[in-house]
Amino acid sequence: MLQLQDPSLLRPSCYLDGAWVAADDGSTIAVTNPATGQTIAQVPRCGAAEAERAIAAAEQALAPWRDTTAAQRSRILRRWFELMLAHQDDLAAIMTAEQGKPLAEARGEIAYAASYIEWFAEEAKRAYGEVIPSPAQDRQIVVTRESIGVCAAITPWNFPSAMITRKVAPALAAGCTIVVKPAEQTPLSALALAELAERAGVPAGVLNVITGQASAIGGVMTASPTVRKLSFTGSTPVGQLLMQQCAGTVKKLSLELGGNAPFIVFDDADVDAAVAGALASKYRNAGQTCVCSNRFLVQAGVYDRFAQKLAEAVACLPVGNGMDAGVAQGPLIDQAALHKVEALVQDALAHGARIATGGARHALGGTWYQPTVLTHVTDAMAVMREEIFGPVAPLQRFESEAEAVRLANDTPFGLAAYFFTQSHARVWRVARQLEYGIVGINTGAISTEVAPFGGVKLSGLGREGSRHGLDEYMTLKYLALGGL
Ligand SMILES: NC(=O)c1ccc[n+]([C@@H]2O[C@H](COP(=O)([O-])OP(=O)(O)OC[C@H]3O[C@@H](n4cnc5c(N)ncnc54)[C@H](O)[C@@H]3O)[C@@H](O)[C@H]2O)c1
Ligand SMILES: O=C[C@H](O)CS(=O)(=O)O
Repeated sequence: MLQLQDPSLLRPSCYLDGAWVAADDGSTIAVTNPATGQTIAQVPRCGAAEAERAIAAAEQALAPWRDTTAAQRSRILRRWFELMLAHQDDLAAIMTAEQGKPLAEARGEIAYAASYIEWFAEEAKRAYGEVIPSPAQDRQIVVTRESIGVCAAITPWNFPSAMITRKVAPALAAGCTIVVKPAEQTPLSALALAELAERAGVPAGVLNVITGQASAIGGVMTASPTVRKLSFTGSTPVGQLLMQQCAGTVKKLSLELGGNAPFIVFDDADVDAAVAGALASKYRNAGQTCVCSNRFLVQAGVYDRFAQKLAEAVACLPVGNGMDAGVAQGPLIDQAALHKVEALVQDALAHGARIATGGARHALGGTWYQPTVLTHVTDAMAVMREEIFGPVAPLQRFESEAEAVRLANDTPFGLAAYFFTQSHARVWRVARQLEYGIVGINTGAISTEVAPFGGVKLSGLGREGSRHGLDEYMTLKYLALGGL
């Protein structure tokens, strides 16, 4: 059983219109611990009817919330932020139990998730408009930024808290109301956030969290004319489906989708820094993040040295139950994820790749996979074309900078890319050519609330975080004041 300092944070109910409710038919979905297979809780298996009511509640709550002052919304968001930090240990324990990531990473995600609330508590007060010099003496031109209205959010299992607050915080800061559907694998983190939002003073109906039948709930969200904005984080195929479903009501969309991040190491790189960057960008969350390095392009002059140093470091990563102290890598989310990673490694080996370390299921069994480094990889292998979403680093050798840029851009995705070099000229030359929304240069750590997070091409639309993140939940109104 999950041991919490505040057991009331474990909410096995949906949060609709300020009430904690079950599904209409009483049905539930089991939430299981990926490390043990044990059921942690049962959450409501809601469907279309409950989704309709959640949207109606958000619509009812919109005008009073939109009409609060930015300062009032800011104060409530600030309280929510403070409550998250006050309950960081419990929120992290809930996350590790339902998602599997090591407790230290979970604590880090709670702080990261809370930072979005803190950031937008401040940004709420800076939703400035404009007065534009008029072309006519009898006219004033004013532009205001206004809440877009009722929003919907659908989020993934890999960052069960940060992907929620990265949407809810700007929405509430902008004066919107929102209905959130978390991933079926990790709903408890979202429900705990709703509990704390209620304690912070977020009024009934402003934030609603509904768990259950994804396609039924998503179908209502995307078809509803009341919902003016959909923010989705998840796989590209689902993002494309939701985009199609939103066309009938022309919703504003934010899509944070899949990735295939290149990690380029040039001959003039600091190899130790590149190895540290590789560990940070590849093995976080057992490789289950959208911005994980997915394919390593290493210049011929440093290939062997980088491969050896990386393999030595990866072989030392402690693997185990995320609840245990010192564990750096937990289990994958489920058996399907394990089978996908295993198949990609076996395909690479069948086409000539070699194992520098790892390369098989872990002795712990379950859904653990050994932290892995593959060498002699070519871009003909599936592991270089598909999002691995596991702790596997495939290394491909290249000769020239032009070849590296061509290989790096040879993907329909465009979320994150990384490269290591000590040449300032090469920094600007390569950064300009990479077709990605985010480029890490001499670092593997890119996640922060102050910067615009998002991709191009099949990695999505829009940006989350930064001062740009508020615009995703606002619309511009142009006032032409004549007869002056
Ligand atoms: N770009 C980013 O910021 C980012 C962040 C995290 C994850 N991701 C991507 O998400 C993927 C892994 O996450 P996942 O497995 O949860 O993705 P997923 O697309 O399977 O699920 C994401 C969410 O969509 C819901 N969903 C699935 N089918 C749906 C439907 N037909 N209608 C409505 N909702 C539906 C799921 O219940 C879940 O809540 C990876 O591709 C990863 O790259 C991207
Ligand atoms: O999985 C992708 C998330 O966006 C992770 S993070 O924001 O880069 O931490």
